[in-house]
Amino acid sequence: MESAREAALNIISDVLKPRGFQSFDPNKELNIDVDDERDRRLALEIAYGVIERKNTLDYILEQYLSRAIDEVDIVVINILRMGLYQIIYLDRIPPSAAVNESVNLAKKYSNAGAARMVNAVLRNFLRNGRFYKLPPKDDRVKYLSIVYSHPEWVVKRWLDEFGYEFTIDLLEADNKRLPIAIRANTLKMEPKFLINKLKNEGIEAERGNYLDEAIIIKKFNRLENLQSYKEGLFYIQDEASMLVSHVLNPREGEFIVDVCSAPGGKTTHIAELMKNKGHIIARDVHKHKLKIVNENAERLGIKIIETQLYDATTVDENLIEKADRVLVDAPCSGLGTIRHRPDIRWNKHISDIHKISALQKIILRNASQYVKKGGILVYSTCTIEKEENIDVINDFLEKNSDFRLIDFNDLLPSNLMLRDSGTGYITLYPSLNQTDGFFIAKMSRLG
Ligand SMILES: C[S@@+](CC[C@H](N)C(=O)[O-])C[C@H]1O[C@@H](n2cnc3c(N)ncnc32)[C@H](O)[C@@H]1O
Repeated sequence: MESAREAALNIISDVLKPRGFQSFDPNKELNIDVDDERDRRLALEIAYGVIERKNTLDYILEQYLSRAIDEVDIVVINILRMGLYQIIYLDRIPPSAAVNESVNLAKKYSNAGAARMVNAVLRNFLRNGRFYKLPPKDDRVKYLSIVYSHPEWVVKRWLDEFGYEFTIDLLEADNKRLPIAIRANTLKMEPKFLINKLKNEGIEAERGNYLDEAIIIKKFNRLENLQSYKEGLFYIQDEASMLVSHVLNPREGEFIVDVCSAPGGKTTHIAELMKNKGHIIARDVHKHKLKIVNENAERLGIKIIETQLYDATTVDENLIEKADRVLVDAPCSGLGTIRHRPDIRWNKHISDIHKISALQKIILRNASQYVKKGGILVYSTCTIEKEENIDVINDFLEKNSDFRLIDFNDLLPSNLMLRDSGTGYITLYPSLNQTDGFFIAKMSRLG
C-alpha cells in the first residue's frame, strides 16, 4: 500500500518522463494502491495539478535552486514540484505538512542530501513569503506560458490565430477543472430516469448543457465501478463529441462506415441514434483498441456494430460508394482536450501538427470514396488547430469537386454559441462552450 503522495509521485514520474510520455487520463481507472478514497483523491489531485502546472512550478524552482533543473535527479525535482504545488495551490494542506511529507519522500526515494535540499528549497520559499518573479509582461509568449503553464509554441500559435483576449480565455479554460459528461444510453434508459438512478448510487448528476442524452456529473468519481455503468446505461463522453453523431444524423436501417472508431464513443452513439437498426462498420488501425469498441458495444447492448482492423491510409475497394454516411473522426493533436488531459500540452509538438495534418488529409480522401452518391461525409477532430481542421477540409474540397459543405444549423442546439464557423463547419472552444475543443464539418456527395 502506498501513501497518497507516493502514489502521486509514481504517476508524475511516469507521465513526465524526459522521453516518451505515458498518457494520463484522470477519468480512467488508474493503478493507485492507496488506503481509501480520500487518499486516492489527494493522489490524483496532486498528480493532475503538478502535471498541469509544470511550467509555472519549474519557473519558480529555477529561482530557488542553486543548480539548473536538469542537473538535479528527476525524482527530486518531481518531489519539489509536488511540495511547491501543495503550498501554492492546495489551501487545505498546511505548508509544514507539505514540506515534511516532501522531505520524507526525498529520504525514501533519494537520499539524505536530497532530503536536506528539498527541505531548504521549500522552507526558503515559505520564508520569502512565497515570492517569485514572473517574466516581463511585454514578453507575452513567455509570460503567458509561465502564468498559464502552457508550452510557448502553443501560446504563440494561439496568439497568432486567436488574438490576445481569446487566447487568455483558452488558456484559463484549459486550467479549469470541469465536471465530466456522460451520455445516457437511450436504448436502455431515458436520461431523466438515469439521473435518478445515479442519485441513488450517490452520484450528483444533472442534465447536460446542450443535448437531451447528456448528463453532467458534478463530482469526479470512479464511474466505471457503478452498477449503472456495468449495466450499460451510459458512456463517458464530452458533449462536443456527442454533437458529432448528431451532425452525422444517421437514420435507422442505414449503412455507416466509421473509419477511426476506437474506443467507440461516436460509433456506439450512432448506433443508439439508429435505434440499433442498420449496419455500422467500425474500423481502427489498433487491434487492442477495437477490443474496447467491442466491449463497449456489448456493455451498451448494441448489435449493429461490426469492428474491422483496417488502416485508413489505404483504400478498401470493396466499400467504394457503398455507405450512406461516413464518419472520419480523425487522429489529431488533441489540443482541444487539455482540460481533461493535462499531459497533452507537454507531449505534443509543433511538428506533430504538421505530420498529423498530412495524415488527416490522406484518411479523409480515402474515406470519402466510400460515400455513395448523395451520401454524407462528416469530418471531426478534438482540436482547435486550423491546420488540422478547416485547412484539411479546404484542401479536400479543392481536389474533390463532387463534395460540398452543407449547412447543419438545424441539427445544432439553439443555445450553442459559435465563433468563426461557416456554412457546413463549426469549431467549439472550451472557453466559449464549456466543452472540449472540437471541429465538425459536414459534406454531401453530389448525387
Ligand atoms: C480521435 S480517435 C477516435 C475516437 C472515436 N471515434 C470515439 O469517438 O471514441 C482517432 C482514432 O484513429 C485511430 N487511427 C489512427 N491512425 C489510423 C489509421 N491510419 N487508420 C485507422 N485508424 C487510425 C486511432 O487508433 C484512434 O483510435
